Amino acid sequence: MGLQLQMLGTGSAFAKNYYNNNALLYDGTFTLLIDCGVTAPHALHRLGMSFNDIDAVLITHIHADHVGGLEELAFKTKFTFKRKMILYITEELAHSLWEHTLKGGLYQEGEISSLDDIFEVRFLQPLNPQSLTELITVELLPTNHIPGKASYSLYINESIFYSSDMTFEPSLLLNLVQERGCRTIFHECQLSGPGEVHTTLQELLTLPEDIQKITYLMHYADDKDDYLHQTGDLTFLEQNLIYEL
Ligand SMILES: Nc1ccn([C@@H]2O[C@@H]3COP(=O)(O)O[C@H]3[C@H]2O)c(=O)n1
Ligand SMILES: [Zn+2]
Ligand SMILES: [Zn+2]
Repeated sequence: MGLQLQMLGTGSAFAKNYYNNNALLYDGTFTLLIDCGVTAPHALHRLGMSFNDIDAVLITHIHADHVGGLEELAFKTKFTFKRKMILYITEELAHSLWEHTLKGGLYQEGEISSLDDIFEVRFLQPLNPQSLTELITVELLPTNHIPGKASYSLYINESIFYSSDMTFEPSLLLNLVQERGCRTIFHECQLSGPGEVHTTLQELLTLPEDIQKITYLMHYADDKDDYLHQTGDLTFLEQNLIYEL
């Protein structure tokens, strides 16, 4: 069996009809959660799952729709399930995640004073493909999102690009497809308005037809259905469906 992808949600940060853009990547025996936003606990619950069904979590960047569910994950894994989940993250993000995001809620004298008290932390180095399991290799690609804020897209198994939140970077996409064998792209997409910190649908529609045909749109707003016939050769990714990769 190959890998499977199931989105817990495909919504933008402020979408209300879709859960946060978080994914489950299955390799048959191992389940990786890619980002864990505010809505992740509820989205998992709706699928009949809990954090105990997940082996590891990987964080692309620090915004609430990508890390806001980690406090619940931490408390549940530590005090209910009494286990440590693997956390894949860069050193830079790990520092910020603890100091600026989680410490306020999780700190407990004698119990929790660092990420290591919650997680089995495994650092990922950008631009260095690393095997997470026998079947999953991930390379973190630094991509631009917010000025001064680290954000990493994923290149999975030298064939699948999974964008973090990012501004449009056509040269990266062309390079991955033409030089590195990329055959599927999962890309965040802002449907209307100027991109600024995201990639717009209008920008993605400038990609060559062959790249559009392998590109799936995610991280979209509640008015997605208004755009069903305006996406050229691009396809909307749907939350909950299981995609064979
Ligand atoms: N300069 C910024 C910064 C943030 N934002 C909005 O805040 C959201 C945070 O999560 P996100 O998914 O990165 O999307 C961001 C923008 O909607 C924005 O619109 N402009
Ligand atoms: Zn986001
Ligand atoms: Zn973001």
